[in-house]
Amino acid sequence: MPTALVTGISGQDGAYLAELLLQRGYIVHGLSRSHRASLPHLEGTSPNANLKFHRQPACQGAAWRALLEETAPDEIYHLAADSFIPNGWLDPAANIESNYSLTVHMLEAIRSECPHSRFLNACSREIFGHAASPSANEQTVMKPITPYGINKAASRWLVSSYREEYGLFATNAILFNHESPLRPAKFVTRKIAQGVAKIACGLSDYIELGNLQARRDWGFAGDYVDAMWRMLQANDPEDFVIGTGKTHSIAEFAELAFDVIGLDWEAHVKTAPALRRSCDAAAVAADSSLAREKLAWSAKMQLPELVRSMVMHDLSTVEQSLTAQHVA
Ligand SMILES: C[C@H]1O[C@H](OP(=O)(O)OP(=O)(O)OC[C@H]2O[C@@H](n3cnc4c(=O)[nH]c(N)nc43)[C@H](O)[C@@H]2O)[C@@H](O)[C@@H](O)C1=O
Repeated sequence: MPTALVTGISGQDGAYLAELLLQRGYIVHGLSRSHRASLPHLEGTSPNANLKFHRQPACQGAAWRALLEETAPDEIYHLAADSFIPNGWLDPAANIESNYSLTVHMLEAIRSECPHSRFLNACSREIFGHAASPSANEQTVMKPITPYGINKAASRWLVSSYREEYGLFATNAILFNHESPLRPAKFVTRKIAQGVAKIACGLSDYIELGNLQARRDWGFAGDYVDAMWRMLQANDPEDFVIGTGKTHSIAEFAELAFDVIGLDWEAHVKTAPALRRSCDAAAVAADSSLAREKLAWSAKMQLPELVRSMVMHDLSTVEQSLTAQHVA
């Protein structure tokens, strides 16, 4: 059975990736900073003997080497990150640790313990920052504008330099925004979905947002972890841009979400200057031609379906909690 090691297992992407790998017959070693990691959408199903949780080491080479020696992974998916972009400004030094230094420690440990393992680094569209062109591919010049983007850009170069220097099978998935009902509510898509559900159930009247004109290329997280898996099955290690190729504004997302419950979004959305970012990445769509050509990958779920699935999930959660309160 192939063995995979996944950092950040308890995040959105970790949950979808673990599910995909278990379905494909892998033994999965999932790493998380918390003692008791769990996969929210697998809760309630019978425990899977092929899924093993470990405490994720901090930036310590010896701990990473011991973990790799113990688990002997064929494939390593490095998803762990502090992925909420404003956090990078609150504590830039901690952001270097979680979004860059951890990658250095992992690469060094791989080099010494398992140089034949295949490694994927979850990189981000934030490396393009103020990119001059409306779409970005693997050749687009990086112009990061946030501590998070700068750390992701540095880790991208680090991974590709280890590939060149040491011949590692080391790759970067340059991921555009990807969402799902498992997305934490601090991100705008889930914030809107949860807000819509509360409004539909009479628990709230409006949602407060920042810049409604900001545009993002949003896809479904489940499709993106499939791209990651395909990257590590390829003949050669390469970087790939992963996205849908279309951008939409926050206002358009909100409109789609309110359409699900048949309300006018403009009557229920307020803007708050404090939620606007002074450094907000430009509207850039993914050009995933290389992934289409070499991995036979393209995003399957379209935005209206994604928005609907998120709103319906949150509606059912809010309704269930109201019913539980009523019964109690
Ligand atoms: C690819 C990239 O994707 C994600 O980063 P993000 O794009 O910053 O995601 P977000 O959902 O926080 O913001 C999206 C846009 O929405 C605008 N916006 C308006 N009003 C609110 C608002 O109220 N909250 C938030 N969070 N954003 C708002 C905000 O200004 C921005 O323009 C991470 O996974 C990151 O790790 C990553 O790699």
